[in-house]
Amino acid sequence: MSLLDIAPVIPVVVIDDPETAVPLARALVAGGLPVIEVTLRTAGALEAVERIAAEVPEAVIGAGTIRTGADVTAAVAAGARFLVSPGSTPALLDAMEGGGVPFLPGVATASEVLALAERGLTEMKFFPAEAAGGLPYLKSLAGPLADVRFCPTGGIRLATAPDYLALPNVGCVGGTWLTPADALAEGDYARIEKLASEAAALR
Ligand SMILES: O=C(O)C(=O)C[C@H](O)[C@H](O)COP(=O)(O)O
Repeated sequence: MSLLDIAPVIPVVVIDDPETAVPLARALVAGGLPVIEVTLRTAGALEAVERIAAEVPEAVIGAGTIRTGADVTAAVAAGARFLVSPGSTPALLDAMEGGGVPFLPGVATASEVLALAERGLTEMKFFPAEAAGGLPYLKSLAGPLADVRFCPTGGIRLATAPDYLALPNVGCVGGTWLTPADALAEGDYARIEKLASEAAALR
């Protein structure tokens, strides 16, 4: 099954303390969102991926903020089952293609979509979704590029997610709203599970 079809929302998670990774992942899975993207933006991110991969087998754990070939290697070694990048360059695409796991390369323009389609790729992250044109932009792409599907991410929240999910070229959306920093700091996993279950009910 495609990454885009497992759940309506991919939580994008910034983990500072790897100790929080496992309970956080369990809360998201319990709420109905098994596909989880841990951004490689923090020192503890790779350890967080490793722990979730080892201890929460029900989660489909992936790594985001993939920017280099070294990131690909490190993320896959840590146990990432998919990769997400904020944008795409030929070198990064080569590296992700060599990673051996599914990946969602970031795009924000029709030319970038075409460059990926030339490589046979038809599933991508649309980033930064709201800032790059949001719903009207994605609707416009659906005309000439109807065979490409997106996971829009960037500025999307619970209230705006349904309009994105209603588009024929959107498989799922990504966002950080499921894991607020204060809930993580307080260890309020019940709140995270509730946010996840609201999002899981969107489809
Ligand atoms: O680091 C990355 O490569 C990313 O994944 C960027 C995230 O997709 C956005 O930061 C989403 O954040 P929100 O707009 O708060 O939902």
